Amino acid sequence: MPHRAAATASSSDTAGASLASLELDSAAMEHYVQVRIFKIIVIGDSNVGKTCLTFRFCGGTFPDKTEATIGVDFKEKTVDIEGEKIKVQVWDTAGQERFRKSMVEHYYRNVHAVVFVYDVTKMTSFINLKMWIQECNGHAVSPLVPRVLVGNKCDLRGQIQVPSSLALKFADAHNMLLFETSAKDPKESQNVESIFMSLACRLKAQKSLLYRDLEKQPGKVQKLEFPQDANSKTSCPC
Ligand SMILES: Nc1nc2c(ncn2[C@@H]2O[C@H](COP(=O)(O)OP(=O)(O)OP(=O)(O)O)[C@@H](O)[C@H]2O)c(=O)[nH]1
Ligand SMILES: [Mg+2]
Repeated sequence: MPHRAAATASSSDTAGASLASLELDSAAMEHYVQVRIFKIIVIGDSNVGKTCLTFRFCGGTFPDKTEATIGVDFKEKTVDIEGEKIKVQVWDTAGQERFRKSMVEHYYRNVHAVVFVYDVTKMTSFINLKMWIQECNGHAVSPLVPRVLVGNKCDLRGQIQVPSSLALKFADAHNMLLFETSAKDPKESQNVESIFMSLACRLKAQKSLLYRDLEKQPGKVQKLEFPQDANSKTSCPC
């Protein structure tokens, strides 16, 4: 602890100076201990609840009022996975074409995971998922980048248009996990948490494997990028 070292540095000037430098070094090390950042993008039609889901995960609440996202909103949450602190950086994207077109390249650059969202009370938002997946594939996002499907607004029970069976079939066909949930219903908050945590767990596991692969080929460390070049498929350890 740097503060404790500084408090005992009174016996001589030299000792004081070296302890002060130790304190500085420790502080610098503490500052530079790397926290891994996982970039997760949230994609889907306008009004499906991307901003509300992001809010629920990062802030723990449902926003009273939202406006259409322009470009992108960033939110971060630091999570603990098996003792490692990981920063989950959520990119809440705009669903409206006019608010997103200049940003699309940025959304997909170095993305680690993708959350596709539809509104369970709006069939068109489910049908449009094909288009969102095409856009994602069109930006050279590796098939190894984990993707999940989220049906939001499940609290609106009487208005459901997209049956779970249909969504499940679609999710299976695209190799995605399906979460049906509600950003609004506080009882669902654990489920919203699971969406992002399941991705973070998978990413952590993937990266651990990558490190192991790299140890076997030390010369290639600099050239590989995560996760586009990862060559091992893994499952969530949680
Ligand atoms: N009933 C209900 N309403 C929700 C839920 N999630 C979001 N909404 C409402 O749906 C509307 C749109 O939510 P947003 O989160 O702003 O939608 P968005 O997908 O971010 O829209 P864009 O930013 O335009 O792409 C708002 O009126 C929210 O209050 C939910 O789980 N249940
Ligand atoms: Mg939004």
